[in-house]
Amino acid sequence: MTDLPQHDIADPSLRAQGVARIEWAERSMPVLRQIRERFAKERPFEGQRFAACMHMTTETAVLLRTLKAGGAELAACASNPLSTQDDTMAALVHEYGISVFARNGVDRDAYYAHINAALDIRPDFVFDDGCDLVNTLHTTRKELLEAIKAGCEETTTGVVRLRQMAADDALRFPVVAVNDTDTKHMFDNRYGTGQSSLDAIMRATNLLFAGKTVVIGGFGYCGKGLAERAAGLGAHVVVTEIDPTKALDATMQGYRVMPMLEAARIGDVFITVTSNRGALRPEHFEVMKDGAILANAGHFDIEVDVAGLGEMAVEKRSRIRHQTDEYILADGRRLLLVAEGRLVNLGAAEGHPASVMDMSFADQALTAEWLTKTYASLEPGVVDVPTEIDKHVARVKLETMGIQIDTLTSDQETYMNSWEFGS
Ligand SMILES: NC(=O)c1ccc[n+]([C@@H]2O[C@H](COP(=O)([O-])OP(=O)(O)OC[C@H]3O[C@@H](n4cnc5c(N)ncnc54)[C@H](O)[C@@H]3O)[C@@H](O)[C@H]2O)c1
Ligand SMILES: Nc1ncnc2c1ncn2[C@@H]1O[C@H](CSCC[C@H]([NH3+])C(=O)O)[C@@H](O)[C@H]1O
Repeated sequence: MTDLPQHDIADPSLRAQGVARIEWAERSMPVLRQIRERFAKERPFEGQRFAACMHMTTETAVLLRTLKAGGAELAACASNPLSTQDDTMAALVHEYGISVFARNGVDRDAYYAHINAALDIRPDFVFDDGCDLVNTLHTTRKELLEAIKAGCEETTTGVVRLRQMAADDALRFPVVAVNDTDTKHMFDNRYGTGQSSLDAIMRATNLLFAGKTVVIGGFGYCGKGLAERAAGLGAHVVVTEIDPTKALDATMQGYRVMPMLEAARIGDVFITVTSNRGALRPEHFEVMKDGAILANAGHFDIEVDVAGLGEMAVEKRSRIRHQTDEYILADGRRLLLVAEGRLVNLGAAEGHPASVMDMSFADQALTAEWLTKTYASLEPGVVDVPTEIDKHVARVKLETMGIQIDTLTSDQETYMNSWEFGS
């Protein structure tokens, strides 16, 4: 390709490897492939500029290619410094002509420089995963706000932040909570996080889960998926919560529930998915067993208080295994932190498998199309994905899996819509 798009990537020579990986992911993304074929004909995004801040993985590459096929002019950057796949970036720029600003392992300054570089496209629409791009727009790039028509948010953390912005009357354009669709959080958060986080911990530590005590901080969608998968591997699962209903649910599903301070004494592995800060902090590190493994699959590097752990440690041995750092405490106990306390599944493995991202990103692509038609009628704030999009994605996914379901008979439909019939 002669006219390369604007970019900042690590290594163009990785292009062929990146292409092979993207093609492999595409095989498991039939819903998104169908959407791309239609977009290529209908070109719903012609003349629109998109900035996307997401995990820069093969699955995201398939989404970006879908948006480009629809006519969008695109610039993309990473939503996490550790999740970028450098070979995939080489393919995006050098094979598919997409503007990308992302390198694996950048520091905080480079991370935000990349977000700013993507924003330089002066977007009409934005895609975010965790709200860092939207936050940047509302703080240091306010001059771009007026031109922005709408946005999409991928994850729970981002939706929580956006709702806080909306409550403070700070959010200046409509943002759709893609995370809140059933076809996203019931599958991506649950089965995706459950499988890929344990996969990452195994890759990093070579741990045998059977017989270990695994402590899951937070029993939401991600926590449920993690608990099920860890139990399936033969682990004893302990859950910590702050919500009584979620704690009751975990108890009735057969898990032990207790405060983190108690769990900290017995856990072999800790995984946080609370969307909160300090789920694991010095008072917990203080009582943990020698060799305890700490990982976060929730958001950012503050759910496990990494700074607090660093202050407590007398020595840090970096990368004693794949993406694993060892912190040695004054009494000689060693605590192992995977992926620097950032999202373990994306920092120490490849994130969710493509077949689950197929649904999340089909939701993104169809929501973007819907937004181009409806943005003018939406108020600034957090907006739901239309139910038809959610149901459509579920229906097509089932079809691609060769699974059929029943439909209501007309008699059943009448019954469901009536109130006269009793027992
Ligand atoms: N790793 C990934 O690929 C991935 C995928 C999806 C979501 N996420 C992230 O995972 C996090 C959780 O997402 P979710 O959809 O499960 O959210 P959720 O809201 O369904 O669940 C979070 C749970 O944590 C509990 N909680 C909050 N503070 C707590 C504390 N201090 N101790 C114990 N429990 C606490 C809440 O009561 C809630 O039940 C979010 O940050 C989200 O962005 C990550
Ligand atoms: N393979 C993948 N490719 C792209 N996105 C992914 C992949 N696996 C998981 N995700 C998304 O990552 C999101 C969590 S990101 C959490 C917020 C923040 N960006 C952070 O890095 O801390 C989930 O909602 C998933 O949809």
